[in-house]
Amino acid sequence: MDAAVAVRALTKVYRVHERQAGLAAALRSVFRRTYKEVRAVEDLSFTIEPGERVGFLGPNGAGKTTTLKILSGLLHPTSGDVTVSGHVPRRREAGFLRAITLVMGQKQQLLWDLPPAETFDLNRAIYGIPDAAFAETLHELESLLDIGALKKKPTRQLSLGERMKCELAAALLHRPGILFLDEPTIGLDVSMQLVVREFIRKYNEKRGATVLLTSHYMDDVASLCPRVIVIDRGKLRYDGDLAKLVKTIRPDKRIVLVFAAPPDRAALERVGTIVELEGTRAVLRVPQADVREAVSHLVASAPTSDLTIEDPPLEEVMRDLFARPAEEPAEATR
Ligand SMILES: Nc1ncnc2c1ncn2[C@@H]1O[C@H](COP(=O)(O)OP(=O)(O)OP(=O)(O)O)[C@@H](O)[C@H]1O
Repeated sequence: MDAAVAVRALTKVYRVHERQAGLAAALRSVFRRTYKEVRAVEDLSFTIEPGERVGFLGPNGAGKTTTLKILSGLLHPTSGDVTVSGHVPRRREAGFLRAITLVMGQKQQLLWDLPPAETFDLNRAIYGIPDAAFAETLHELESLLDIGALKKKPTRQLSLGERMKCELAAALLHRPGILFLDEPTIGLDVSMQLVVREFIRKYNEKRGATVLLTSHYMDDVASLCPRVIVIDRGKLRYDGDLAKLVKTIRPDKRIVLVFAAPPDRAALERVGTIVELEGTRAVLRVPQADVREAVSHLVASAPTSDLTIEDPPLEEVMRDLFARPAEEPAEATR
């Protein structure tokens, strides 16, 4: 079977007109423009198999959106080979367009002054979706996303979360097998983030769809993506198991405790590094190998009403990874 996404030695260079300050420079630039090159993606290679859910991570300006736009056929690569479901995206063939969808949290496809239902109808016409299939998919998306009542209101009257749910429905009516999701939960409150996240998981499980997702909310990635591809300044930093990355970069765990009475700070410091201590609640950082011993020590030393062991927050893992020199790979790069 074809890989869902295959990227080989992808490079994208933007050519940007350099503006200089001052009137004289502005006049000069009318006659002789100067350009500079921005290497947004450089020699990037990865493969994604059908049905995978992959997180695409990197700091601002790393090249994530550029890569997703190339995968969707909106931008042409400067060099390298890209295939998506066996198609070359830049050709924008009908079979390719039916196979994919691109959802950008910062952009919208819904028509602003009309209800989402009108955009749904428009998409039915664009993709030539037969009536019965359209009715069935719409019914399914409406119940999964709970948008039955919303779709008749003008889009401009919808809240951000409501609009995002309708954006997703519009993007999935043609039942694409490959989803490129660029910040699909941006700006949503926590409960709406959860709704969208769960929806993506269900769609993936039900349809066996492939998902490549960028998000600044690390909880989205941690809960949805067993695998992550991490890029920095256009180059691959890590490709592999998320759990392995966390373990390599931050080989410690957090023990979250609620004591029956406020604990003694010095006693806690003897067990691990205090990350947080407020009233009866404490969070300690402990090397992975010492967790068992630390827990038995803590439980024996004072009565506790709750105890959980967590991985360090993914935000911290990423911060630590990017603080390393770029030449130092975090292994597991496939
Ligand atoms: N149309 C463009 N013309 C020139 N430079 C661009 C263009 N689009 C993006 N860039 C530059 O390319 C680099 C990568 O941008 P890109 O939007 O792909 O990053 P990103 O990883 O999606 O960032 P973010 O997390 O901030 O959305 C940045 O340096 C950006 O300034």
